[in-house]
Amino acid sequence: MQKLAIQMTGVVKRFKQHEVLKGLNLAVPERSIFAFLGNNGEGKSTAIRLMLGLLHPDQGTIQILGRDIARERKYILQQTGCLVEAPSAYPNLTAREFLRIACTLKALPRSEIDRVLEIVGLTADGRRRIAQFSLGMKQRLALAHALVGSPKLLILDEPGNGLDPVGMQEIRGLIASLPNASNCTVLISSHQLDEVEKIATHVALLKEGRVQFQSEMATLYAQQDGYLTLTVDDAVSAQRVLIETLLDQVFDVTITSAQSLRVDRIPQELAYRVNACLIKADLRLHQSIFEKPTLEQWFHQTTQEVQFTPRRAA
Ligand SMILES: Nc1ncnc2c1ncn2[C@@H]1O[C@H](COP(=O)(O)OP(=O)(O)OP(=O)(O)O)[C@@H](O)[C@H]1O
Repeated sequence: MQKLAIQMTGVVKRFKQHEVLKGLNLAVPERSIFAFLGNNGEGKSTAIRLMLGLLHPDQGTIQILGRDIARERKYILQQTGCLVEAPSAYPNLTAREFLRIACTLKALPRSEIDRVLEIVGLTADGRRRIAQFSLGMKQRLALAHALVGSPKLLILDEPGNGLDPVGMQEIRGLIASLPNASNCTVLISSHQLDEVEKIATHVALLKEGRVQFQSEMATLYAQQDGYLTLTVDDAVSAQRVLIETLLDQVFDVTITSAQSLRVDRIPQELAYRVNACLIKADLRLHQSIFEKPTLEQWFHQTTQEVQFTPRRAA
């Protein structure tokens, strides 16, 4: 059985009368890059604070790296790095002074400061005060802080905050390399779904206090219907033929221009039948592209409870 880096079972968390987590079950496999998603206020940060032992659950159990956070928090925090907010709280410290605190707590030599500063591209700025840093530099420093001690588990809340496109690409590459290079599991909570999609191996969706959906990314894509974009000579005729011929199949067929159509909510295995149907009717088909919804499209469909399942054409 696959080992889990994070296992939350039946976790309930209330703030006075407000029950934020209502029996959360979460299983994060070791060495995964795990996207932890949900709309604002669904409880992602609360769940992360519980994982780090900053809050205590009202019910349920939380195992991190195979150990109980309630009993072995010190061990767990030594093995865990987290980026929860940029280090604006320490404006008068230099970057090196800020990192030295983490090195001291983890009993690591100063060479560790050089190592993590280099990873995030801040070597030349180590002696500058954090107050002089841009937002993106603060974010890089926060990531350097999380990387101190080569943690086995990295928890990142909005790691892309304030990064420019080049910085984003660098940090994305770094995160993607961690499972293989450092045997590290990465949990990312972010609303930048296009970025998350590029590196995540697993995904969970938090809604109304529970994990509504959880799977490998590959399984999520395999389960999704997609859409087909067709380029033809005559879109009106093509639409008529498709609706007449495939009436009992299940398509939404929309004309998008005089020469193009879109067939929505279609399983991949039926895409070839659409192409065959047009060719059989002697209609010229110039291009047929099948695509799956992006993570962002899936997120909107799922959180708005719009079913992305095939529908009968009118
Ligand atoms: N210390 C607290 N006291 C009272 N309510 C809280 C506390 N912390 C969080 N909440 C409430 O819990 C709910 C979930 O908040 P949380 O910050 O965990 O959501 P989130 O999913 O991380 O949101 P976002 O995507 O905006 O960061 C919100 O309604 C919030 O107001």
